[in-house]
Amino acid sequence: MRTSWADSVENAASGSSDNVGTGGGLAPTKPTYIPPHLRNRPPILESPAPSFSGPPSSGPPSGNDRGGGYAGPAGGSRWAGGSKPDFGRQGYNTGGRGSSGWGNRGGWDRGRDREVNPFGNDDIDDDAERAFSEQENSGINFDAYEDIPVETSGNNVPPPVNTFAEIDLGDALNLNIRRCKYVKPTPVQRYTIPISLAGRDLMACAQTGSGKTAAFCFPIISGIMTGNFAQRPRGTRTVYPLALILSPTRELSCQIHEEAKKFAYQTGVKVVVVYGGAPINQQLRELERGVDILVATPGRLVDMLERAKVSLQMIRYLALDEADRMLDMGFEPQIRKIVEQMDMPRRGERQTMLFSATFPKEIQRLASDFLSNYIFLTVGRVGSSTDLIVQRVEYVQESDKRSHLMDLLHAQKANGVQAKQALTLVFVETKKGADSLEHWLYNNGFPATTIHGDRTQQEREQALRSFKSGNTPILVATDVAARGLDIPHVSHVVNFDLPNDIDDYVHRIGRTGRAGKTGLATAFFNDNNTSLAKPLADLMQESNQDVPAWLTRYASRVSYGGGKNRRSGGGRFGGRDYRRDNSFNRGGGGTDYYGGNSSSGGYGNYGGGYGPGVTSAWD
Ligand SMILES: Nc1ncnc2c1ncn2[C@@H]1O[C@H](COP(=O)(O)OP(=O)(O)OP(=O)(O)O)[C@@H](O)[C@H]1O
Repeated sequence: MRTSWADSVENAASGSSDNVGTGGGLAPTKPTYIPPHLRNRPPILESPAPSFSGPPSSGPPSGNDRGGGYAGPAGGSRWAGGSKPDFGRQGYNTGGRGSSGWGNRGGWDRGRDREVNPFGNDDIDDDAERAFSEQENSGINFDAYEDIPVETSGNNVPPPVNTFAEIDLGDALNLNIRRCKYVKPTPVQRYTIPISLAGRDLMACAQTGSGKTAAFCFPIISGIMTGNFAQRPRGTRTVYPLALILSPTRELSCQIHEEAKKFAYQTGVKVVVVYGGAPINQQLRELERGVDILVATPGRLVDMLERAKVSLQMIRYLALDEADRMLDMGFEPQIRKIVEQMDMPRRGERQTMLFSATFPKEIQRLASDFLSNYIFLTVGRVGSSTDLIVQRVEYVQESDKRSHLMDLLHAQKANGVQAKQALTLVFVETKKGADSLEHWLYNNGFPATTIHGDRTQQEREQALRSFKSGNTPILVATDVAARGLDIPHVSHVVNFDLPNDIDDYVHRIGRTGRAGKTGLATAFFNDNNTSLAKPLADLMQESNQDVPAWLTRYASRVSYGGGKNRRSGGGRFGGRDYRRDNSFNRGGGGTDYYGGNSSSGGYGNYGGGYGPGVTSAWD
């Protein structure tokens, strides 16, 4: 069934001429506009749409975080750790099942430290969080992943598990898994955890929102709990973490840190985060109190390495989250410096795990420099990252975008019941564009905030908190928010400006439809996006979406080999082990499938120029 506005044009015009609109005979003309949510479809929003604090005519709402309406504390306090005493804890010295104990993790008098209970903090977001979780009825719908196809390649791939109980992760970690209310492992966890516990290197490609963070955290924490590591040097101000987790943005690093702290609670494993834009001295002080797992953004880590505040010589585990992003040209030099040019043990002497929802072949090629005899894992059918997400694409001229967005927001509001929990994430191309759209939304009665690279870290964190709490239920963002952020209750992602790269589109829409939930993604397409027409139409088709006929026409007519769509023709969820390409000399890579549904033919060829496409919005 066709649902988009542009499709209704197509229907109206069917049988007549293609010569409508301004798109060189492709773009539709505009009929009476019916907002998508009011069309003949059952409501697909899982949470109700937002109710705003005042009608558009009643003047600016108080929810805008720049307007003083947001009463939360300065961002950062949450992530710096609180001081609430935890009377129920057993204390650090009892954590962990390994015999190595704290004495083996030099430099930190853990007896002096109090571990804040990450499951019961009194952070200001608690009320909002509680309000949200009370709305949850039955927890997470992992049945949505039941039939997910999985493919592995590499030598001697360990078999997957079906339950957490089948793996010996240790009592303390198992207790935390229960505290997190994880009843069973997600598909990526079922495969990844045994592979990692077997000490194998891994390149894992799994759909957005499918639990990759836990997939790399559990084996690392468990490994540190049980491992016998050489004594770390004492009496020096340099710290020697055992594990390093790198991610491309500050917010994602903070999020991983928060998650890892929960998993590591009372295990005796200490997790610390360092990232740019926040005072380095505070982070150094935190490091000096001891660190086993260091979560970091590359820039801040390089700074600390150069100042000899951190040494990587004891690293046993290296995880790169959003690994394809970390190895594209924006980050690759820093990553190479960290991994290859400092004092980190070489591949084969450490365990390396790379994770993403997208893995272009040329990035796989680069990544293989860091890996030794690795297993490649793809979880999910091609395009399946988006099965849980209803995707719509609307033809919208540049000049109509704002009013079109307004229509969507009004329709969402009209359909909402207890709307506060429905959050809308709007992606735009530029930082300036983000500010300007936020301002316009604010003036039109929609509480919005922004996140982009020109805002201070404090503002970024505050914006995120304000959005998460529902205080400002619209977040206007650049690509800095495209990857990894796990924000519950994002029910609508709007690509106000489409990205140039289909993989970026996959990550952006993946901010909704997470952990088995459903979501909605709407894209505004016009003649500026012609290079995306083919990969977008292919992606939508592969994930069983309604592809507007006009988009199919664009896709068939537009030559998209050039332009900025660097992975043209290959935009898909996931990827295929590049070692299996005919053109690649396998060197013993071999194949070894578990329940493999190879979905052949669907995989894209990511070859071709990996030209400049890095937006300045990133860290
Ligand atoms: N086994 C599990 N049971 C229930 N919930 C889980 C489980 N594993 C992870 N989750 C939840 O699923 C959500 C998504 O997880 P996560 O953020 O790790 O996804 P991701 O695969 O890293 O996504 P992205 O590709 O966008 O970075 C989180 O809220 C997490 O707490």
